[in-house]
Amino acid sequence: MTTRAGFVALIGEPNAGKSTLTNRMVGAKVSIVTHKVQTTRARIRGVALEGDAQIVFVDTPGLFEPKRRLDRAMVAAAWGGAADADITVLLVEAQRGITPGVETILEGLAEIGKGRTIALAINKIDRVKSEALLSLTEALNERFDFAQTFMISAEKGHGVQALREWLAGQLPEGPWLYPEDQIADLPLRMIAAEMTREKLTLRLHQELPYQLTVETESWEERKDGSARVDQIIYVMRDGHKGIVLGNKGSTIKAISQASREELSEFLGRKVHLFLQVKVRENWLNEAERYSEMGLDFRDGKA
Ligand SMILES: Nc1nc2c(ncn2[C@@H]2O[C@H](COP(=O)(O)OP(=O)(O)OP(=O)(O)O)[C@@H](O)[C@H]2O)c(=O)[nH]1
Repeated sequence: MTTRAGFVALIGEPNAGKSTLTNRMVGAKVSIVTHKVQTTRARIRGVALEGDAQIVFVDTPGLFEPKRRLDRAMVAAAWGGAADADITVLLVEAQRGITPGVETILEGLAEIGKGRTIALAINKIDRVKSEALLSLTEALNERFDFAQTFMISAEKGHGVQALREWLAGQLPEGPWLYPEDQIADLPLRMIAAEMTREKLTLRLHQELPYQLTVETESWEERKDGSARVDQIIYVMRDGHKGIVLGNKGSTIKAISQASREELSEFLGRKVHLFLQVKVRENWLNEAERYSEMGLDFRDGKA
């Protein structure tokens, strides 16, 4: 059987519906990821199967960071996720139309979008009248040459299957990126990483810039029914390390405790959580990150 596989980057303003759409696309098995985690920052949002195709949805963290001016390098890094993806889907909220935020994305697309497969999905169509949809579609397509336009309601499910089938058909032929039996495992690690990330964000507020990521390094099921989970918090600069650790390690301790409790409650069993802070200057480097997640890479990809 010929299989297809690849990455689909979902871009759009905060609240555009990226999480809701991913939920719909990946189905019940993986949707737990985004139900639990409100604002997804994980690099991989979920994996969907459609016929013979495996669609890996990836995120573009930091593309929008209100209150923070992004420098060029950061913007470039944030766009990296989209640039490396096989397909990019821009989600625009039907009732909000071309906001200044959408303008910014369109400008970004003009720079990186040439020769790439970029689709437009107008979301929340349940909120507007069809005439408004048509003029918005026209206006957006005048601004960028989208490969295809979809009208969807991620929440109600309208148009989602058509988008999914189209994405599957656009992906390059190749072996699946995740072995089938690993797909079920993936979300749990992601959930765990996301929990820790959320605790970090809550605790550090704006103190730390967004370039911080959490990865679940290992997950070990123990005979006594508990789980040992090792995570690494990657920061970009040495100085950030101290902030995460806190005075005499007080911050990381509190974060670890809060995250462990939540994970424990979520799993319904005991969890031993071990956190480590490491500096990784270019953590957005796709190839490195993906290969650490155990992914195989085809030649020339990421
Ligand atoms: N009416 C309506 N609401 C929707 C639809 N899709 C998403 N929403 C709502 O829009 C809000 C934001 O959706 P999310 O999926 O969290 O948006 P997001 O883009 O993932 O947001 P961030 O992760 O914060 O960037 C939620 O309250 C959703 O329920 C839709 O098709 N129709």
